[in-house]
Amino acid sequence: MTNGRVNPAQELAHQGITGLGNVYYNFLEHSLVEEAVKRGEGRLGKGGAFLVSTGQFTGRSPKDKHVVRTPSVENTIWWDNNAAMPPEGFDQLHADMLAHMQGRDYFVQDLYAGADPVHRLDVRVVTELAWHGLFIRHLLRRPERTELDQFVPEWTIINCPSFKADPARHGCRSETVIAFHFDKKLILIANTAYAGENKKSVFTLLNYILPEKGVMPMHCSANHAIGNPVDTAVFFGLSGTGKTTLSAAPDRILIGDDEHGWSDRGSFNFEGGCYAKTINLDPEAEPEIYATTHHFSTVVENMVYDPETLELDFADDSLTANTRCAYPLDFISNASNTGLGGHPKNIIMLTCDAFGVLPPISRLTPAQAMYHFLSGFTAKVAGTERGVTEPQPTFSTCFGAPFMPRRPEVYGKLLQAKIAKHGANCWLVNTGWTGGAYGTGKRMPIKATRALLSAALDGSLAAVEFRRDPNFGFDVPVAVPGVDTGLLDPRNTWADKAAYDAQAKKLVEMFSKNFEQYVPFIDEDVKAAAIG
Ligand SMILES: Nc1ncnc2c1ncn2[C@@H]1O[C@H](COP(=O)(O)OP(=O)(O)O)[C@@H](O)[C@H]1O
Ligand SMILES: C=C(OP(=O)(O)O)C(=O)O
Ligand SMILES: [Mn+2]
Repeated sequence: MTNGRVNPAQELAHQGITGLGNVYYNFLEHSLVEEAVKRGEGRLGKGGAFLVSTGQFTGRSPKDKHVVRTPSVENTIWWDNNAAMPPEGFDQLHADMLAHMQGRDYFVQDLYAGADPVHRLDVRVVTELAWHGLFIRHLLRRPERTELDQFVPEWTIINCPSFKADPARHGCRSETVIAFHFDKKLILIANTAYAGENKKSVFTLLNYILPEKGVMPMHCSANHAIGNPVDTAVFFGLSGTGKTTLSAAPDRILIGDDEHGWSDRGSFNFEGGCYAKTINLDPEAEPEIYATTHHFSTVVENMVYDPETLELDFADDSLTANTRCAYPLDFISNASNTGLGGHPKNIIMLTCDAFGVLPPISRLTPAQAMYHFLSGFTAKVAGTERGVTEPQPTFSTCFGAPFMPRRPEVYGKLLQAKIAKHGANCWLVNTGWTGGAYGTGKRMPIKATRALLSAALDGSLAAVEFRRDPNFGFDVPVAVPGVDTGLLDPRNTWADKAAYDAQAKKLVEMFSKNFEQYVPFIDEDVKAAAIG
């Protein structure tokens, strides 16, 4: 049986998917919520938010992500970073999943990935869980109802949490799998209900497709000045570094919180919604995001709540520290309704330095920006990946290694050319620790980070005095109006200066060792910007 709106010529049967139970095509939010509640997938919270827990998997499973090794991608995939799957394994997985799906109900959402019509991808997401349909509908871009009559899905994702893969039979690592087949334009996801896999799969896809079109895909949030999209800023950062929090600045227009492209036409959001962390969410520091947790149809994932009063406990991390809410951009009052921005005028690279060594803000030359982009130094924060329970220093190239199917220098060269062409200002911002490393120091106050970013974006920061950092070679402001001067030089924030110097030296060595892998691929000026 078929429900909902779809072009009959595009029903699943035409993709070889038959024998299912009910199929719900392009249901609107209220119907998806109704189905999800009816099926007992979760329950309604205050304001009609949909409260759900994802079971065993509450973060991504990066080690279970596979790319099918076919001749067409043999020379373009970065195999050291992407686990291969043999084509036969994928075909078996596909057949076994379809057999498993027989007689079960599915939800189909036909959506756009990419706010720029020239570069967008038409994606069909087939989910076993009604709330996954709701999640991805919030996160991607929703076609007009009439556009659905012409919608032709180019890529298809099938997400089946109740299916367990068999490593011997399917050529994967565990029962959990996220498998990409670039020739078949098909992604199969099994044995995980963490909703983030859906959106990050689309991101991975675009990271593969767009560089060939000269478009730089970026793991970044973006915002622009009110009334002036030409004044666009992007904020690169691995999970937990502050992309979502810092892009939702009350004095700017939010373009998007996680994934954007930079083409000859400017910047554009890949998505149409946000996926914010809710752990310790402070209604005063982040009022707009807080409000979405009490809004009809927002997906509230893995938060603990009082079963009687439905009061959410923002401090409770007993299910995971990676508690989340997912909502469409129009739940945020100062969000862009086009998803489009100009050529980034300011590029912020967010790092969550668990060593407490990097300054809260530093100005980078284009060569230094390239050095830090390829290095991608930060910390993995608790919860977003399986097995990470406290901040874990890492070099995640392009500030998003788990999502990069191509070699880092492909992205590096694209970004370098665009920075040079458009003369973007580049900054490195530490949202991690100050006053000592994780364990002794504390997390950088959001207020200070916001004030420094405002000064960078409104141009006032460029006018202050800078010092050259002896360890890293970049320029650091000496004093900034509205910010505690004591914070600006991290060495001052440590009680034990010798300990700071030792930690800084260690970090410089880590950078230098990590960077060796990029030396054969980079220009002389980036080599000159290398530290250590
Ligand atoms: N100085 C800071 N800047 C940004 N975020 C901070 C800061 N200090 C603490 N945080 C917290 O860190 C988390 C950043 O998460 P988020 O913005 O969702 O990151 P991302 O979108 O990059 O994954 C939020 O929970 C935020 O409240
Ligand atoms: C959704 C995720 O990304 P981010 O934390 O960057 O929002 C994730 O890493 O699973
Ligand atoms: Mn985010």
